[in-house]
Amino acid sequence: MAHDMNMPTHPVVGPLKAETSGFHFYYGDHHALRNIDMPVGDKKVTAIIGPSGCGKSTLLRSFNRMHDLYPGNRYEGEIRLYPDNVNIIERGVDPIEVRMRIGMVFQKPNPFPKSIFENVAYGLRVRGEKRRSVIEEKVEEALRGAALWDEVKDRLDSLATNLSGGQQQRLCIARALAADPELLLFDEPTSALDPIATAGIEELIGQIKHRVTILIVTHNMQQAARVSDFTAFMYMGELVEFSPTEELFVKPKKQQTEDYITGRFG
Ligand SMILES: Nc1ncnc2c1ncn2[C@@H]1O[C@H](COP(=O)(O)OP(=O)(O)OP(=O)(O)O)[C@@H](O)[C@H]1O
Repeated sequence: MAHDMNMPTHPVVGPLKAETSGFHFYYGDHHALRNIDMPVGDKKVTAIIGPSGCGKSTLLRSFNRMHDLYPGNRYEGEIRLYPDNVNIIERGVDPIEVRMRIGMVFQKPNPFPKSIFENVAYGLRVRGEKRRSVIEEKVEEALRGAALWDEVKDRLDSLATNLSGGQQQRLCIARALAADPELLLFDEPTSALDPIATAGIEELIGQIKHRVTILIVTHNMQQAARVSDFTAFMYMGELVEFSPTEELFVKPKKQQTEDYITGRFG
């Protein structure tokens, strides 16, 4: 069968949504990421784990060109996004356009000091949507998608910052979903939440992965084991091991991975 060159597949993850190759990152003179080759499976959850300072957040933030905001930062190599096969860190690529395709959810929920409705409508307005009926429909869809609709449908006009931490984080996920991202980045999304709210977010990740590709940084190995299909283990700026999650936790290939997951360091 003819193979569509724009939709490459990878021997371990299958169809690819994105892929880094020969990727390096520098904070000025500090060489924070070294030669990262990492596949991101389409509509899969990929977890990035590793000890503090190994470069997890730096790698995640490279995917939406967040480092562009600071002078002296430098990318090298490729982060390809498919199916259009564009290297999103190339000079000619507009970071604003990248951020419209790739959403991000941060460690601390960061709703805007506006109403619940306006928080979710924001992404649609940025895209130029003006029709009230379309905005209303999409806001409801995104809130349902983030498992928040039933809790907030009667108070869409109240201030988002009055919601609980877990609700705020689900609102931030709804805000990201409303913009129809192809890839959603989660940077330790539950580290500011209690166990019940954490379980809610993990369940939500399981639900939305059928429509959006997810990349998640977590310092919580159990969380990586629960939510992800594939896991990348990083150490000192390098990608040490990438495997299907169960394999990485049950039968790691590298000694360093085994030492980390058994709690011998980190
Ligand atoms: N703005 C910055 N300027 C210079 N160095 C930085 C900057 N941000 C991070 N670093 C360094 O880059 C390396 C990787 O940091 P990064 O935050 O990506 O690690 P991490 O694995 O996400 O850690 P943690 O789990 O503690 O959040 C570290 O050595 C860190 O000190």
